[in-house]
Amino acid sequence: MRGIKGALREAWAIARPYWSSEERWSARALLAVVVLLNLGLVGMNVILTFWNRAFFNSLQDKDYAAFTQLLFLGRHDPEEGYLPGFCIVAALFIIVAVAQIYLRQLLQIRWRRWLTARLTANWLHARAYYRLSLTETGTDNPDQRIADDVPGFVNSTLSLGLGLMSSVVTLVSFVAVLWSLSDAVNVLNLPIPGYLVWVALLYSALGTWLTHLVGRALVPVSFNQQKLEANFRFSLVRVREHAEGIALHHGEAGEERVLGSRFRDVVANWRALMTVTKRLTFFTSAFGQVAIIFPFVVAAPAFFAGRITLGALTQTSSVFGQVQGAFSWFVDSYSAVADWRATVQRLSGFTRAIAAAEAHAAEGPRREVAAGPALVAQDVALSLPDGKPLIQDADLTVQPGEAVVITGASGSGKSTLFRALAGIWPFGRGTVSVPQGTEALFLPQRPYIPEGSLRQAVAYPHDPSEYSEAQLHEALSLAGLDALGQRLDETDNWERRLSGGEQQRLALARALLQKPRWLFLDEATASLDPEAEERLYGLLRERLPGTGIVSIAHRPAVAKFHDRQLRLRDGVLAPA
Ligand SMILES: Nc1ncnc2c1ncn2[C@@H]1O[C@H](COP(=O)(O)OP(=O)(O)OP(=O)(O)O)[C@@H](O)[C@H]1O
Repeated sequence: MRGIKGALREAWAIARPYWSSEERWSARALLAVVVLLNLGLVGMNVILTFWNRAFFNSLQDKDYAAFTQLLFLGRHDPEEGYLPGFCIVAALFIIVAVAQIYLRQLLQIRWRRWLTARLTANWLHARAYYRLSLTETGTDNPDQRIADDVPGFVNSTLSLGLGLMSSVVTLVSFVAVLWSLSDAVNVLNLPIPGYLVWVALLYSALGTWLTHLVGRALVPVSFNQQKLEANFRFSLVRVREHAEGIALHHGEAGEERVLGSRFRDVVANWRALMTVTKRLTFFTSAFGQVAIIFPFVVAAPAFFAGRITLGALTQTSSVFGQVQGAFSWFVDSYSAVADWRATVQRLSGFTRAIAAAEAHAAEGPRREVAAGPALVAQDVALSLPDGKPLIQDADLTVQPGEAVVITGASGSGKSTLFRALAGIWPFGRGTVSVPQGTEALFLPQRPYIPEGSLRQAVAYPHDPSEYSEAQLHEALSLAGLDALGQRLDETDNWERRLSGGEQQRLALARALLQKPRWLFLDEATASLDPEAEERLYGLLRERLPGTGIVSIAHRPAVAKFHDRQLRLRDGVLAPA
C-alpha cells in the first residue's frame, strides 16, 4: 500500500506540470468530456439491462407490438416508464464509444507531446544529457525513457484512471440495480435484503481471488519474457553495430553461441509462460462458463415460483455479469498497475537525474568574457566525476594567430582539459575567458557528423545557407575531399559512409569554411597519413592566420606547426 502511495505521489509529480501548464484548460476540458462519455457508457449499460428485461417480457407475453417498439423507436410502459428502442440505444452507444476512444487518444497524444517536449528540452538544457552520460547514475537509457516510458506513462495513467472510475461507477450502479431485483428472489422463503448482491459479490470475490492465485505467477514470467526478449535484441544489435570487429576476428561462432544462449533463455521462459497461461485459461474459461449459468440457477427458483418474469431473470443474469466484470477489473489490472509503477519509477528517476544535473550546471570551470584580445584559461583545476583530482591549477594564454600544442602521456587528462576549455567539463573550477564576439570551434578525435545532407555536415552547427556553393567546394577541396563536392545534397549516413580519415578531413573542412577565431583540435588529424596531416596543418596556419590554435597531439611532426609546446604531466601543465 505504501508502495502505491509513493508511486501515486511520484506519478502526480510527473503529471502535474501538464495539468497546470498553458494547455491546462483544453486538457481539463478534454478529460472532463472523456469522463462524461465514460459515465454515459455505464449509464447506457444500465438502460440496456432494463431494456433487456422488457424485451424478454415481451417475448414471454408474446406481445408483438411491444417487441417491435422495443426493437425500434421505444416504448412507454405504465410500470417501467419509457424505454428507448434498441436501434436508438445501440446507435447512441456506438457514437459515444467512438467519441470516447477518439477523444481519449487525442488527449493521450497531446499530453505525450507536451511531456516529450518538456523532457527533451530539460534533458538538452544546461547540457544535462552530457553530464548524465558522464556520471550514469541509474539513468541507463534516456532515449528509452523519452520514447517508450512517456507514452507508456500517459497511456496507462489514463487507461487505469478511467478504468478505475468506470469500474467503481459500474459496480455501484449495478449493485443498486441488483439490490432492487433481490426483493423477489429469496432463499427458502426467507427474505434476505439484497440477497443477489451478496451472492454476486461472493461469487466475484471468490472468482477473482482464485484468478489471482492462479494468475499471479504470470506477472514475473511475462516481465521476464520482456527482459529476455530485450537481451536477445540487444545482442543482435551489437552484432550489427560491431560487424567489422566481429568479421576481423572471425568471431561468428562466438557470436552464434551468445545469440543461441540468449534465445534459449527466451524459449525456456516462453515454456514457463505457456504452462502458467494454460493453468489460468483452464480456470478462467471454467469460471466464465459457470458465470453464464450461475445467475440463472440462483434466480430460477423465483422464476419457477412465478415471482419474477423471464425478463427479470435475464436482467438478473446480465446485471450479475456486469457486477462480476467490474469487480474482477481490480484483480485483472494488477499486472497493468505493476507495469505502470515500474514506468513511473523509471520516469521519475530520469526527471530527478535531469534536475540534479541542472542544479550542478553552473559547476566546472566558468566561461567568461575576456578583457583583452587573448583567450585565457586561469587556475583551471579539473577532477573526475567521482571527485578524484586530475589536473591542478592550469593556466593557458593563447594570443590571436598563435598556435600551441599540448602533449602528454595517454590518460594524463589532455582530452579532459580540451573539454574544460570548450566549457563542457562539469567537474572542477577556474575560468576560461574568451574575447567578446569571437567564435571557438572544437574538433575532437571522432568528429560529430549530424544526420542529413553533406552540406549540413560541413556547415554544422551553422545553417548551410550561410555559405556559398563556392565556399563549400573550396573547403572540401582544400581538405582533400574534392570528390565529395558533387555530393553536397546527398543525404546519407555519412558517419558510416566515410572512413575515419575522411571524417577528420570533413571536420577540418568545417574549420576552413567557418574560419573560427579559436580552433581546438584533440588528435583531430590522428587518422590521417603523416603527409596529409602536415599539409592540412600547413593549410590551417596559412588560411587562418588570425586564428588562435590549441592542438592536442602525440606526433612530434605536428609540433613544428605550433609556436609553443606544453606538456601535461602528473596533473601539471607546463612548457615542454
Ligand atoms: N567520464 C569519466 N568517468 C571516469 N573517468 C574518466 C571519465 N572521462 C575521463 N576519465 C578518466 O580521466 C583520465 C584522463 O582521460 P583523458 O581522456 O582526458 O586522457 P588523455 O590524456 O586525453 O588520454 P589519450 O591520450 O589516451 O586520449 C583517464 O584516466 C580516464 O579514464
